[in-house]
Amino acid sequence: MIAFRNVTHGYGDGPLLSDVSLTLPPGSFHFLTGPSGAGKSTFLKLCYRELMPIAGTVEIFGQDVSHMSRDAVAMARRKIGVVHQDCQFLDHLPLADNVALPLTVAGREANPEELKELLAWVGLSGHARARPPSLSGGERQRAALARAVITAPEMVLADEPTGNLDWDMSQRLLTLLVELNRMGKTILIATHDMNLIRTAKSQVAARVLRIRDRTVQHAGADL
Ligand SMILES: Nc1ncnc2c1ncn2[C@@H]1O[C@H](COP(=O)(O)OP(=O)(O)OP(=O)(O)O)[C@@H](O)[C@H]1O
Repeated sequence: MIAFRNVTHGYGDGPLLSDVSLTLPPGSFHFLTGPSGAGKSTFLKLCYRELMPIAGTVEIFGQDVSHMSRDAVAMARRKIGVVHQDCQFLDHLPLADNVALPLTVAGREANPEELKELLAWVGLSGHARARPPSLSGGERQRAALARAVITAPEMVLADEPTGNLDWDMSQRLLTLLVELNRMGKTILIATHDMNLIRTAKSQVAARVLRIRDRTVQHAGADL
């Protein structure tokens, strides 16, 4: 589904990630960990072609990102739902409209029943008309997850989705991501939270990628 071959990326001061080769197969569940500033967000951005490799090849759904037409990029992005670190919303719009936004911008209309079901799935049925500023951190993260999956993507990338959440809320969010994986979606979560990783490993066959020495490797059992 996503394949990195000898990928290098950096922002000017030498490479941040160097010679990264790995694959994320369809239906897999991966965590990406590493110290702050190691390049976790950068790796995620390479996965959804927000960034392009300086050297090497990134393939998304079998296509080399360096040779994709604008239409092909749009199509590939529709198959990838992203939960961003800062989960921004349009504050003047009700939550339900915010969640439906990826469909709206694609010129499609949300099916009201499906939208209702999606909000219920993330536990936000009672907040459909609420404005984003009135939501708690955990509610915002769950809304961001609902927004990321409204287009029925094949893959979900989440950047520190539990960063500011308490343990109960982190587990709740993890449960939703595990459910998505059981439905067949490929999941990649960047996180510092080792407890979250340990908890996930008891629920799902999660693998851990670690950024170390500018490259991304599979971590062993020494978490
Ligand atoms: N657009 C950019 N221009 C220049 N430098 C950047 C840019 N984006 C990221 N960086 C730098 O690249 C490094 C890696 O950033 P990145 O956000 O990928 O790390 P991270 O592992 O996700 O960090 P954190 O865990 O703190 O979120 C940091 O030093 C950051 O300042």
